[in-house]
Amino acid sequence: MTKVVKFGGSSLASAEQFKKVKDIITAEDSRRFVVPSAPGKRFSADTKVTDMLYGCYDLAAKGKDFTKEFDAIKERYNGIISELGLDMSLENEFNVIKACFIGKAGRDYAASRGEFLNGMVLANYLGYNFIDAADVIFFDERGQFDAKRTNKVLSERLEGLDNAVVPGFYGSMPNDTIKTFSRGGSDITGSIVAAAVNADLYENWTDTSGFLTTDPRIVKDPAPITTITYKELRELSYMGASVFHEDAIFPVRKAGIAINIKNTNAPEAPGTLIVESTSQKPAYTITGIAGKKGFTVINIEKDMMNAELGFGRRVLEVFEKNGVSFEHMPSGIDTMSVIVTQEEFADKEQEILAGLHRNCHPDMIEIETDLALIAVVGRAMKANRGTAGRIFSALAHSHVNVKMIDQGSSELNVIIGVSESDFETAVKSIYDIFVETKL
Ligand SMILES: Nc1ncnc2c1ncn2[C@@H]1O[C@H](COP(=O)(O)OP(=O)(O)O)[C@@H](O)[C@H]1O
Ligand SMILES: N[C@@H](CC(=O)OP(=O)(O)O)C(=O)O
Repeated sequence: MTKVVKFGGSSLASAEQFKKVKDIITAEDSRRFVVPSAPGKRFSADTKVTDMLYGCYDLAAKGKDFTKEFDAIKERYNGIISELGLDMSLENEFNVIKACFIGKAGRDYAASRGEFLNGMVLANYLGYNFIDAADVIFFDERGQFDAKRTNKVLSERLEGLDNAVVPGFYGSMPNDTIKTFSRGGSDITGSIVAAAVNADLYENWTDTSGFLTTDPRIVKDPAPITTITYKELRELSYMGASVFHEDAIFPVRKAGIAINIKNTNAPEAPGTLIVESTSQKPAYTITGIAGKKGFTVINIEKDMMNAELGFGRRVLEVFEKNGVSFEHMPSGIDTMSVIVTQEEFADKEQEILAGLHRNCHPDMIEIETDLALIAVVGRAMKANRGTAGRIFSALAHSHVNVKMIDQGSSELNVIIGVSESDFETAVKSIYDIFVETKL
């Protein structure tokens, strides 16, 4: 039996957390391959080491002094090393990193050092082999993850080893520079390692007892989800359930490896099992609710739009040419709405509007900002009549105005757009009707 165990930043934020991690790993011989994140927050107002590194890099890139900020990072690691009583020093690594910051080795290099250093500390503490992710995780020239090369090199490298610590979040480019995945990307590394060693299970250890029905920062103590399918999880994590990176299911899914999300602070709790399919009925009509703020809707109106061949294509072409991807595109007969992230759209707003006028000659274009999207996800929704009705009556009772609705044809999810100011109320009221009231 082989398990790959990934520990998030919250699980490795302090020496106290390291001790819990060691207890978990040594409790089972199967926990042979370990993927750590950088030290995360020890308390809610704390700063993650990854963010401290970004801060240092920004100062270094402007040619400003970053000694104080860098010393604070050194202190995080030195504190953990001394409290654990380890016989090791990271002084050499700190000097190399500092020199590379001044030499401007790149923002991704800077961010990746959090996992690199934490991996060294954890390997020393566990007595495990340390493998630098730069030697085994690869990206191609376009910066896309190179699954084929990675899988070959990584599986060969790990094959003869009893154990190893492989830091999460980064790998290397063909020119040997460091590249990271997007934020939260250690989950992806864990999944890649699990696929490479053909693990029996990928355990992802965090600070909640599994994947919860909704964000615990919005609803207090939401019910945990016992079993969830890859598809449901992807919808929820893409839509903001940050506990598991939305791209991390792909490597394990291909290899048919289940994922178990577990709590480092409550290891006895069963957590959430993520599987391809299950006959297990979810506890409620819905499996989960997730959501994100920061969207913009571009409403386009044109008489007889429905009869104009290629209109939709011409609209989307404008977004594509400006490098802005669209999230959703609900449409009426003579209207079409394109929903994009505010962040991406803001930089290209004028170019896109001009492009739409030129390419599509609309009667009217209207822009609405500060929209939040909420995804209500569940494999049981298809078989239950009136799910949408219940969602909308819950929202109406809470005086939330629904601005947009989009239901995928698979009936696995309903996406609802509301004003950002209504976001938390909307999530709470949907949670209440399905989970508290069990309607
Ligand atoms: N549906 C959800 N279930 C569990 N946690 C969630 C959910 N949605 C958002 N979260 C947040 O995700 C956090 C865990 O993710 P993260 O901070 O990245 O953990 P880690 O440091 O272990 O990688 C939780 O503490 C919680 O605040
Ligand atoms: N440390 C990186 C990568 C990561 O996955 O972290 P965590 O497991 O703490 O979410 C980040 O903060 O984005």
